[in-house]
Amino acid sequence: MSKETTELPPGLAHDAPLVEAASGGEENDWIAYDKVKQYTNAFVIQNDSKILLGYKKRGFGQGLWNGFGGKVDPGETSAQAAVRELQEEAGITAPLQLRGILFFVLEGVDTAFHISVYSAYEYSGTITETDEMRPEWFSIQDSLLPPRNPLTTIDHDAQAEELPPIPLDKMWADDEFWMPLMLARRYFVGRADFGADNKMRRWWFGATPAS
Ligand SMILES: Nc1nc2c([nH]c(=O)n2[C@H]2C[C@H](O)[C@@H](COP(=O)(O)OP(=O)(O)OP(=O)(O)O)O2)c(=O)[nH]1
Repeated sequence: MSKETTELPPGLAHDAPLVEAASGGEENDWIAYDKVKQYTNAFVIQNDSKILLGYKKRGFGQGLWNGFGGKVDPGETSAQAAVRELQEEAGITAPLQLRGILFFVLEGVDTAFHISVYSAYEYSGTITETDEMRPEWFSIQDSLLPPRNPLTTIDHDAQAEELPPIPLDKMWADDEFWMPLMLARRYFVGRADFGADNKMRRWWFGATPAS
């Protein structure tokens, strides 16, 4: 029986019980923070078989693969920021929907990151490399997808199978915990605290029950 909880780590809120999906790290307290900055992160997924990621060429998270996103500007909603950042960083427009919230605290940094995660299953425009991101498609490995009903016919995307799998070892360490929840289209929330060595110190991820 999965564990349902309404008690979430500080910084997270949700109005219904969530099922714990992953938790771990040291038992000590969550790291304290003073301020919270709003960010977005957006993913384009096709046929449940491939996902568009961008290689971060500069700045925070340089050298890692990620969705497309950045800071929410003053006067902007996070949904508007997500659409703008996807356009600025990948050159495309997509009907993004909110899929989850991530909260990160870094040891020695007094501003916490609140990230609204969006995804879309279609897009328009031409995927374009920018100064900040190099976009590429990756195939979604079965291990990240919910178990399939063997009686359902799968619309295999032969082209996606030729792509490299999602490079979790070259992404933020927390991504492996919530990526399967996003791919299963479950609403998720999660928090991860990172030490000064950039390793995850404590984490908790939860989601709406699997349907
Ligand atoms: N997947 C993932 N993304 C993360 C983590 N931590 C973290 O900040 N991000 C995302 C949120 C943002 O999409 C991105 C950081 O934004 P950015 O580096 O582009 O922001 P920026 O300050 O340059 O802002 P901007 O100029 O693009 O507006 O990284 C994490 O642990 N996992």
